[in-house]
Amino acid sequence: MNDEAIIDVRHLYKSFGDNHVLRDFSMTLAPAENLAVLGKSGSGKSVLIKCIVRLLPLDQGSIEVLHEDVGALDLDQLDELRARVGFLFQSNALYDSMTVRENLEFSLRRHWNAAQRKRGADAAVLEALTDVGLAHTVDMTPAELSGGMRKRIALARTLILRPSIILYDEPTTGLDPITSREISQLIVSVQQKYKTASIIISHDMHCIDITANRVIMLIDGKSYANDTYANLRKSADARIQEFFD
Ligand SMILES: Nc1ncnc2c1ncn2[C@@H]1O[C@H](COP(=O)(O)OP(=O)(O)OP(=O)(O)O)[C@@H](O)[C@H]1O
Repeated sequence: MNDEAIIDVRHLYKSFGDNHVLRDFSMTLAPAENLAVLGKSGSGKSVLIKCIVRLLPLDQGSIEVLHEDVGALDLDQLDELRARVGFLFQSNALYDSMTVRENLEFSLRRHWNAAQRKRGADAAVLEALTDVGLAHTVDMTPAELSGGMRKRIALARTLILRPSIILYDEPTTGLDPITSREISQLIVSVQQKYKTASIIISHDMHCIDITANRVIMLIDGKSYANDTYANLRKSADARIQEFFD
């Protein structure tokens, strides 16, 4: 195992019946690194991040997250680990019937006890909203906000738990180019302020260019290429160039 890595995926296999999605996939994530995983639709990007937080069981191989063997944890240990790994869903998964404040407090309710919440919830909500530039929306509901704002609120709800790792599932899908760029820049600010490590799964090349320190190309269930965006862009390999065309 790689001692430095805070995520270490080794020889991962995952199939659904005859659909062999991940076939000997390996990758590592270093502390404070933004890693993009790029792949075509259906290549297995979401399956990979679900295996990382054990929302899906793996068939073969091993995954260590924050130096814990994910497959060996009991449910309480898994819950503790998941509190340290923020997950930004493509759908945002916000509750429209609750205000922005309540959405963020809901996140705290699962992981902070009553005394901690009494002492620190208001300040934590405000700081997380300030980080995403939306402190003024605290008493609004997500339904009143634009797509880009909802994405920021979802990120604030992840940030409030101060995760060591954030998994971003297609963070710019469905957003216009200007809003996509703002979200990409926000991902970089979060990395810089909190020194979080992130996996960003995407096929938005602009987002990857802005956010990623390194890119893994997931092709045929494997890590086909692993390099910086700039180097991949210069590659003569036709399967890599396809993504830039
Ligand atoms: N729970 C599941 N049961 C059966 N098949 C699944 C399940 N989850 C994913 N798959 C299959 O695994 C393959 C990879 O899906 P995945 O969602 O990881 O793709 P993706 O790379 O994230 O695609 P997209 O960019 O479109 O989101 C697809 O063929 C999908 O149908």
